[in-house]
Amino acid sequence: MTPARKHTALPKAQILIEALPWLTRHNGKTVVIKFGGNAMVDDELKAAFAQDVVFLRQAGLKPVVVHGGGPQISAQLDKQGLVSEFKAGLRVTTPEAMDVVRMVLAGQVQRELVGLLNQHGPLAVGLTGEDAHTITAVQHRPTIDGELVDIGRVGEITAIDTGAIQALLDDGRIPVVSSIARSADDNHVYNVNADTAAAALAAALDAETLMVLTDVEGLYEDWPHSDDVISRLTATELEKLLPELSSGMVPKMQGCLHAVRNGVETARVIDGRVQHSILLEIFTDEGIGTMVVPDAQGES
Ligand SMILES: Nc1ncnc2c1ncn2[C@@H]1O[C@H](COP(=O)(O)OP(=O)(O)O)[C@@H](O)[C@H]1O
Ligand SMILES: CC(=O)N[C@@H](CCC(=O)OP(=O)(O)O)C(=O)O
Repeated sequence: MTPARKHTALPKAQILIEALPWLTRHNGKTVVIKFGGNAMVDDELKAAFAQDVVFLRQAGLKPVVVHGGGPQISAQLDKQGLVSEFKAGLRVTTPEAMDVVRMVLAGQVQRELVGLLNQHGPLAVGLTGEDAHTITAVQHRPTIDGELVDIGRVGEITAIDTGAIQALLDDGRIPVVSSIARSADDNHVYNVNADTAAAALAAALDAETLMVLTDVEGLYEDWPHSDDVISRLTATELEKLLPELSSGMVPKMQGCLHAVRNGVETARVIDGRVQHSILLEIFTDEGIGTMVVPDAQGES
C-alpha cells in the first residue's frame, strides 16, 4: 500500500472500529423506526433513510419500519375536494377519507419506501395492520372538553399479532408497516396514528429501541418559544410533561411513554431531516434528539 493510501485508509478503519461496541450491543436486537410524513422532505433524504435501514439490517440488527404520511394524505384529500380536519391531534376520518388514507399510505408512501429499500436487495416487504391480523382496533372516541367525540374511522389499538412481522424478521426481511387496523369482526378498517402504531408494535415485538423520525430536532422544552431540546428524560418525567404538549408531539410522546413502560429500553425522537441521523443515533455517542428511558428501579 502506498503511503498516501495508508493515510486515507487509517481514519476509515478508525471510524469502523469505533462502532464495534455499538455493533456488539445491538446485534440481533429489534429496532422499530417510525418515519414521519413530515420528515420525508425530499428524494435524497428518503434514499438516505433507506440506506440507513439497510445498513442496520446488514450490521445484524432487525429493523422494522412504520411509516406516516399525514401531509401526503392531506394533499390528496385536498385534491379530491374533501375536507381535512384534526381533533385531539387525530384526523377526523369519514368513510370517504378512510379510502384516501388507505390508498395514500398503503398504495403510495409504503410502496415508495419498499421500492427504495429494495434497491439494495430483496429485503423489504410491505404490509398494513390489516394483514395477518397484525393490528386490531376499535373505534376511538377521544374526550374533548369533557365530552366523548365521534371522529369517524379512527382506531384505538386493542391487540397486536406480531406473527407476520416476526416471520419476516426471522427470514431476514425488513417489514414496512402502514398504520391501518382492522376491527375484530373484519367489517371495518381504521385509521391509526402512525406514532401510536409504531409504539404499540415496538412494545409487542419486545424491541430494544423505538426511534421516531420527525421534522424537529427533538422535544423542545418550551415550544414554540425556544428551541432548547430536552436530551434525556425518564418515563415519570415525561408523564408529568404530557398535559403541556400540543399537536403532533402528543401521540409521539404518549407512544414513547407506552414503549418504555412496556419493555422497550429506549424511545427516541430525532430529526429525520438530518441525513443519516439513524446511524448517528445507533452507532455513536452523539445522540442528537430526545431520549426517553424507563424509570430507574424503585423510582416512579
Ligand atoms: N414541545 C414540542 N417540541 C417539538 N415539536 C413540537 C412540540 N409541540 C408541538 N410540536 C410540533 O409537533 C410537530 C411534529 O409532529 P407531526 O407534525 O405530527 O410530525 P410527523 O409527521 O413527523 O409525525 C413539530 O413539527 C412541531 O410543530
Ligand atoms: C388518525 C390519524 O390522524 N392518522 C394519521 C395517519 C398518518 C400519520 O400518522 O402520519 P404522520 O406520522 O406523518 O403524522 C393521519 O390520517 O394523518
